[in-house]
Amino acid sequence: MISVENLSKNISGKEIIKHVDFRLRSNMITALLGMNGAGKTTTLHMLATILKPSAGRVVMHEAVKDARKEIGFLPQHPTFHGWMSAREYVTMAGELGGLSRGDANVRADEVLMQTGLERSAAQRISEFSGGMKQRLGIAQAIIHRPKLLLLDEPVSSLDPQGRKDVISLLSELKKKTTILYSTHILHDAEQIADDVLMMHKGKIVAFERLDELMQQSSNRTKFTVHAEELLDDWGVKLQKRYPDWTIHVRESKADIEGPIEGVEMQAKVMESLVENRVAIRSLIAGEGSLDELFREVIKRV
Ligand SMILES: Nc1ncnc2c1ncn2[C@@H]1O[C@H](COP(=O)(O)OP(=O)(O)OP(=O)(O)O)[C@@H](O)[C@H]1O
Repeated sequence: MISVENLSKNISGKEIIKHVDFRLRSNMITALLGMNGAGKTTTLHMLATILKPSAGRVVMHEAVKDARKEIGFLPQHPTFHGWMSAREYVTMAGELGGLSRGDANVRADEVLMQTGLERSAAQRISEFSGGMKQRLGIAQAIIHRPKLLLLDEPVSSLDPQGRKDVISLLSELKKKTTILYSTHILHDAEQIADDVLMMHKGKIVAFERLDELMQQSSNRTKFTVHAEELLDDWGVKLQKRYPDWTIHVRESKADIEGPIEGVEMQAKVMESLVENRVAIRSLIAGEGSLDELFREVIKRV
């Protein structure tokens, strides 16, 4: 439904987005993952037509008169008119998105219900909590029934229940909408995303179907040890002899990871740890998480 072709963005002489290519599958949810500063917001802004690409293009495959009316966008930090009520605000957003006044009024009640704000419809936005504002931001993004929904960190300021509500709302919306959303909360992405797009330093470093990506993670073995117990050159020697294995130190722990196949190899790593008097704190074989996979991909680039 939407293709992004060779998209680049330069700001103040710096290449922020570097030749990005991807395609969003219709009625699917794509999670856009990346560390702070990876380029997620800049990419979403170009898709939302807020920012002009320096090179490349975004192609909508269906003939649309005004792309902006087909797109719903939730910014990372939405701003609201605090003196307006929630209903007034979303109705205004609906009219800006091309709805008639009558349709916008009807839709306003529907989207306030969908986002769990029906009881606060008449309340001033200035009295809303952060979580309520986030829901209102989603309501304004979907009121005009967009074909493409772009959400920049829609769950980051929500409590666990709020996150759950938004996740189930997105699953409902995808029946009629193609969704691209950025997030740092990989556990949620693992629950609902169909496709995963990973960005790092302005480039796409992975773009895959989630189920295929998770298949790769089920082929891993991971030993976790206390980092201070590892001798300085142990990791260097291991990686020299077995390049498929990696060591990731995170604070006081170290994860030693490699492919699951090859029982012999697992035994050798284990033997070597025991010989060096390193206690194994945990061993996971055969199941990983998106979080681990993400770290793995970032480490490789
Ligand atoms: N207007 C700007 N002027 C200069 N640099 C910018 C501008 N906008 C973005 N950048 C830089 O571009 C890079 C990508 O920023 P972007 O906001 O797209 O990242 P992000 O992945 O959304 O990060 P976060 O997760 O922190 O929101 C960063 O290094 C940022 O400092």
